[in-house]
Amino acid sequence: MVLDKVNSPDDLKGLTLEELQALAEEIRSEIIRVTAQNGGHLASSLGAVELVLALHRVFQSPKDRILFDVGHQAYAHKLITGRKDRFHTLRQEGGLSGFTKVSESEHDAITAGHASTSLAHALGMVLARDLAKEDYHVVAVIGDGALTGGMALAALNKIGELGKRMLIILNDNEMSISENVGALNKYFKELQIRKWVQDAEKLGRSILEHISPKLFGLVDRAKEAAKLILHQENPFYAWGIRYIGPVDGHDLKGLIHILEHLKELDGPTLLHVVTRKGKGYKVAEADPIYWHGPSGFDPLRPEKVSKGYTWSQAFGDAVTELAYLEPRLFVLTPAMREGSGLVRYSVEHPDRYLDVGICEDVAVTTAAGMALRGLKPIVAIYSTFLQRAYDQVIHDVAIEALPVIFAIDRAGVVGADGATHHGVFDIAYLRTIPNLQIAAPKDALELRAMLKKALEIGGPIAIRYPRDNVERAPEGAWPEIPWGRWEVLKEGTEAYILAFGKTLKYALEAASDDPRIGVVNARFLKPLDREMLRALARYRLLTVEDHQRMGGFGSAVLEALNEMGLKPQVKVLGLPDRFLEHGSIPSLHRQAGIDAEGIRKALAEMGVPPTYER
Ligand SMILES: CC(=O)c1sc(CCOP(=O)(O)OP(=O)(O)O)c(C)[n+]1Cc1cnc(C)nc1N
Ligand SMILES: [Mg+2]
Repeated sequence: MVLDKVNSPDDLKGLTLEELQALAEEIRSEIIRVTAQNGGHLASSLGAVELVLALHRVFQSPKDRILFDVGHQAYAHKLITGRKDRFHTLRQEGGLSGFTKVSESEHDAITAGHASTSLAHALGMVLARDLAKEDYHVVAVIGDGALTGGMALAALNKIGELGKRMLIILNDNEMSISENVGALNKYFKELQIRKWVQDAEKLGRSILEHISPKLFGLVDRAKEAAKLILHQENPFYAWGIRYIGPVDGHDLKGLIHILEHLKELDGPTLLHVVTRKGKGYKVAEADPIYWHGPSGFDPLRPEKVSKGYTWSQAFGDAVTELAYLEPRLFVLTPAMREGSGLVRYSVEHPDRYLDVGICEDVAVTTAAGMALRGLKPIVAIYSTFLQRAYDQVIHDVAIEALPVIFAIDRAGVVGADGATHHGVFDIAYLRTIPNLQIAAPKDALELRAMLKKALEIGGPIAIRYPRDNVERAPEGAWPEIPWGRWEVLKEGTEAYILAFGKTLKYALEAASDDPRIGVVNARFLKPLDREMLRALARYRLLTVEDHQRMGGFGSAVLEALNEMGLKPQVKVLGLPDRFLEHGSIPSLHRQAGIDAEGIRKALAEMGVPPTYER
């Protein structure tokens, strides 16, 4: 196997083109094999294999810095940068991260996971390089989806103005997770179609065979002039960035050729590379949406597996039905249609659905604009990605207490995607915002009740629910919910566990049939149910949450008790003050001590040991 000979990117330099092509196929097989076992970002990584090999052939990592935006398409990069022997541990506890990670390898230029960060990172690196008068290349690989993010577009603006030497590779497969959106995306399609651009490209490249880099600049300038004359308003030119492309992102020879020349050029250059998401694996090419992130499959007979009915689907079903009852309802997603359970909704209510692209800030403020003009927008968004729109929640929604609902999915630990994706800060970052209410339903029925009530009462409301399966609620069921009131699920004589969302299951398991332990569904996190809290203050209280301990629900309970002048014994269980890595959700919960075992242990420490220890 050629891969046996590759232990670092330097080993690519000595390979023939045929060996590189064989290596690409070996890498594809390895990516399929391991993703089939562990799950992961299959289609994105398959589509980037030739690009990764060409980059590492032409540039000298780690001296040259190669950045991967989102970092989910970098499995080939991991395999050829000394991690092939650990690749089978991908996304597993203690194993390789599913994204690039600075602490994992000197070849990983950035720690990624959230989109659109690579260009600002690259800008910072070239400024540092030039200030230190060092000499190395900075190359940022960014997908067409990630380029819809405001951070990326704003960084382009600055990059073009400063004119520092860097190479941007636009990896255009016309896909985000769903089909990509936006005017730039339409324009890229046009560019790809405009045959004459490719013919000109072929002509340009055939000349490249013989000319020196200097002349390449001439050809490049001639092309630029031609485009300007033909009024080819290429936005990158407006941004002051040299645009080259589109070129075939699976043509190893062509890629190596053009990268060899581009690395000689000064100033910022963007190479537009066209790739096929899922390349080399028929099912993934045919359906890059499902095979963007499969959770595991039989590599020989790849079939879609159902993950069971999820909270995301429960949300999608509820809003799809609600939209028939409330004509002002409008749902927005920042490029997460499938992940947020909105496929059905987008089909049944296309005129009241909007995918803004990977720009959570735009999603929130667009919703604010809608609310100001009489609509009732719901922003469907992962907890971790809502972090990108914190100011927009405060500045554009909460100050005027606009009727925007935040349906916060993946609230809590999410598992194999790890630290960049756990949704474990939202209670802390939201509960300090005046006018904003926060709720957490215990099941799909309560989710429906909360959504319907939230639409009726208006005002900014966040409803958070975990990455998990949930029992389906009956269609058309809209139970009443006493807004702001907690629910006693089990009476106790000595202690009460205050829990919500996922930890409610653990609390009920820990309390089991012990008459001393009560359990409360603390489903309203802001405002808290102070009346019930006051009534429970004569018991020992244990709060438990799938969220950072600091600043979360437990902190809110302590603050409320303090304000009410009540001093019961209180213990707060939550996630520790460190980033939880990737791993299985139950294992991460066990490590954090918020599962049933951890609750029993905490109760014992509070003087209420399990009965068998009496
Ligand atoms: C992994 C993950 O969370 C991905 S991968 C992805 C699509 C990226 O499309 P791109 O065209 O850049 O790459 P491609 O897959 O090669 O086509 C999204 C939206 N997400 C979720 C997401 C949402 N929002 C933000 C800020 N970051 C991320 N990572
Ligand atoms: Mg893409």
